[in-house]
Amino acid sequence: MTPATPATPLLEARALSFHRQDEPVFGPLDFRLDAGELTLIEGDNGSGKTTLMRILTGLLRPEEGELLWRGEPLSWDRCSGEVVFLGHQLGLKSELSPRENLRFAIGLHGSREHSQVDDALARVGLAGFENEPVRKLSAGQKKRVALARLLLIPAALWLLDEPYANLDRTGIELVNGLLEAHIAHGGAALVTSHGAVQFHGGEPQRIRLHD
Ligand SMILES: Nc1ncnc2c1ncn2[C@@H]1O[C@H](COP(=O)(O)OP(=O)(O)OP(=O)(O)O)[C@@H](O)[C@H]1O
Repeated sequence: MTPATPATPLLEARALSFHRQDEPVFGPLDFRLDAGELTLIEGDNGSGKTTLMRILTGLLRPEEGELLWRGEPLSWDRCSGEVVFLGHQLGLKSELSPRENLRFAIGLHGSREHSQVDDALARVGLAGFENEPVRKLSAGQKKRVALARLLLIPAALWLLDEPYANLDRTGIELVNGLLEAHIAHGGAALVTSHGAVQFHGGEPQRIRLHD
């Protein structure tokens, strides 16, 4: 795999656009994301944030434009081991516990060196809930289980669709802390939000989608 250089962004979109029934959802969009950068995709309900995420994760095909991963056409095969996606569907098995769900995720995607499931659960505020079936957790607690995956799975790029949804104030700070640490260690993140995000780790790049 070609290593990213300062001249080669991790992810690049060129004139990317998407339509539904001939109506434009968004675009044309141009952006680039380098290692150590955060980009916020902002826009009202229905402006196309999730659609863009679905394109980036290979669930939808863009109709026009180009997406490049490390300078070459993006394909999920090429980048799947380097990307973690957190969407509206959290991808948790409700009959399993947080500990079991995270072990399952590690089995699929591998784990970072020195990362421990129970440490990750404690970090997201779920110490004491390790063995509870996920179906018994609140919406915010489920979201925290999904966020713990970010601490465990190695990835250069985090794609986070509305990571703040269902979280209380400490949960929002938790997401910002995870993002700040990821960026500080040379990771990159693309984050959607329909609200104003206060990020304390430096001014992020912002892409505004319009209705
Ligand atoms: N499965 C679908 N079939 C048809 N149209 C859809 C589908 N999913 C989304 N849309 C339409 O595409 C547009 C963009 O939706 P999208 O979910 O990407 O917006 P969003 O910015 O993520 O919204 P929100 O902030 O409410 O999550 C909307 O007009 C929506 O009605």
